[in-house]
Amino acid sequence: MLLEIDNVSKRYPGAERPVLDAVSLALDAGETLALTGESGSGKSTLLHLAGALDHFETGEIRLDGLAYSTLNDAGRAMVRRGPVALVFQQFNLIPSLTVAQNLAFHARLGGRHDPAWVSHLATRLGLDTLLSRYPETLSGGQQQRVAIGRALALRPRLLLADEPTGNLDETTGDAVLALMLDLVAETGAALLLVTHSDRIAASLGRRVHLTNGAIR
Ligand SMILES: Nc1ncnc2c1ncn2[C@@H]1O[C@H](COP(=O)(O)OP(=O)(O)OP(=O)(O)O)[C@@H](O)[C@H]1O
Repeated sequence: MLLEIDNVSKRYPGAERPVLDAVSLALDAGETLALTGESGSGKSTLLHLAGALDHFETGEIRLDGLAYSTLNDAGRAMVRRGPVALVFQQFNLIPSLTVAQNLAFHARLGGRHDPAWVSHLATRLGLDTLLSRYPETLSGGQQQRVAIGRALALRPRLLLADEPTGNLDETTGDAVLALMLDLVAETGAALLLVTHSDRIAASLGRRVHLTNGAIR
């Protein structure tokens, strides 16, 4: 099993109820899973925990057997520069860097920049003619394609995507999602994707639904 979320609970400081209540979820290498649920049900929180971006109180999360509870801040940062990559609804590109520099940014930080692979990703994502442009000059769909390329530049084992097409119109969003699913299949990565859309959820291999912080 690639990702194992085992009985994880989390409560934000000062909150009355836990935001996640004994959640268990497992994802195999190469699997694609949609995480749905009402607004506030805890989807983003669970995705952030899977990306080692935040702490949980009880339970355990393992990625390829590596237990997150044993990691310090440096260890969690290593997870995010290696086996796990994230794509957000807000594209989060670095405004002062060109498309080419944004694509290579995380791979360079991780010390594993592979120019041939990044060039292949740029071509697959239709970014070849945009490489010297800056993010503010790109459309939303173009920006999200750069963000997907940047995430995949490190060949992650697990791609985490939080409403990745939430800021795009339906046609653009569908095209971006199709590209992301193609590239995930090509790289053999697993995908955990948060969405409000039943239609998008149906295009992934499996689906789980969160209700008030629990999978019921
Ligand atoms: N940093 C935080 N501190 C305190 N409470 C938080 C924090 N982040 C989220 N919450 C609360 O936790 C609950 C779940 O939030 P979360 O963002 O995980 O839900 P979600 O299912 O992703 O919602 P949406 O679909 O609206 O994005 C909400 O009640 C939210 O207010």
